[in-house]
Amino acid sequence: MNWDDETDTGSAAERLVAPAADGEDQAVEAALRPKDLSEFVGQEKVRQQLDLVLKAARQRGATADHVLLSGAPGLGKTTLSMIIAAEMNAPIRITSGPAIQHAGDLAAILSSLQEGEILFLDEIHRMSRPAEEMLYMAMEDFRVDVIVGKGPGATAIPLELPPFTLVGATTRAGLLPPPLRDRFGFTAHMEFYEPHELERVVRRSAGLLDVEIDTDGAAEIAGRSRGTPRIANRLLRRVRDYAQVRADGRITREIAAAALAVYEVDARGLDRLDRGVLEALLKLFGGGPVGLSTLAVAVGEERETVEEVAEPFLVREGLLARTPRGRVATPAAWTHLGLEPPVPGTSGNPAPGPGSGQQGLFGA
Ligand SMILES: Nc1ncnc2c1ncn2[C@@H]1O[C@H](COP(=O)(O)OP(=O)(O)OP(=O)(O)O)[C@@H](O)[C@H]1O
Ligand SMILES: [Mg+2]
Repeated sequence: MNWDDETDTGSAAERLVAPAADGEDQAVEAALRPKDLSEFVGQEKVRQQLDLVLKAARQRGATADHVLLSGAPGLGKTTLSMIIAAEMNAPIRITSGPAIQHAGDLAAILSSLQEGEILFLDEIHRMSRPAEEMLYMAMEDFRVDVIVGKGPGATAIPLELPPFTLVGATTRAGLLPPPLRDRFGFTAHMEFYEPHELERVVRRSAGLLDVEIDTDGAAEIAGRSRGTPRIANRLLRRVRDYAQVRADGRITREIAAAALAVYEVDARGLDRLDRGVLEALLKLFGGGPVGLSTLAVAVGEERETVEEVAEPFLVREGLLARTPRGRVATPAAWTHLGLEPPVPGTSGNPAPGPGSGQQGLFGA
């Protein structure tokens, strides 16, 4: 699934429910990051598996196997990489795929690693090809060939590396070439979080931010956080503002709901854009099917914004389906917007009717 693009589209960049980190997130996230595995909320499977991998390595006095962390933005990949370093009591070096454009960049980093160091390579799917190939050998044999000179006179000088642990992170595991994927000893697939898990994230963060919050208040924020801890923490900060300015600073369910109403994040985590798309689909097109282009024009957004920013979450929530005939609302969409679904065979959900020959209707 293409999670990256959910963040790349112009007008949607400043959404409160965007999964990618904004400037404020980056400033506060370090303070909210769990420091060890026991503080890391949820992801039970991944936590158990990782715990075993790391404990076993520690018992053997060896460096841990290479770890690949895959999952949507804001689910805790960077956080886990730091936890791995902390659990291994090892230093961590942080870089990213886009920062390594030449194999030489990678060689410089690799050759300066200490024994046992954790190399965190974020957005590993965006590394250049030559660097990737150098990485294969480094991961497998702890060796790189440094090419000296150019053309026919060029020679490869082998360079031994100290054993290290590569922790790669990607939002797009499917884009990794199989030889690279195969060189990781352990792959952690991060899932979206359950509401009760996000509730714990919110309560924990509130504690760190010194904000008073009750269980219902935390649940209210959790339910609107789209399965993503980063969004939960961001909504918490906006609710805190509201509680401070409009109330006595304490967060209850009522305060959380009122605050997020101001920011137009509804009970299920849909924002103005998401609701706009759903509303157009239901009210103008009787629930569909309608083509993407037509829907985008009706909402007044770019096609890409509807397709890449709004739809992935609506599909994930089971509110909208992409079919070969166009976009279709599910019964849950009608319920969510408080509308009556049309009874099949009556008006409101016409079988191909007037205008069905338009290209947009089939341009799914
Ligand atoms: N399991 C968790 N428990 C508590 N807090 C978490 C958890 N996972 C993530 N967070 C919080 O969510 C925020 C975002 O997490 P993180 O930066 O690790 O996400 P990411 O997967 O690296 O995102 P990206 O793909 O954008 O780099 C962090 O500030 C962290 O505090
Ligand atoms: Mg990250």
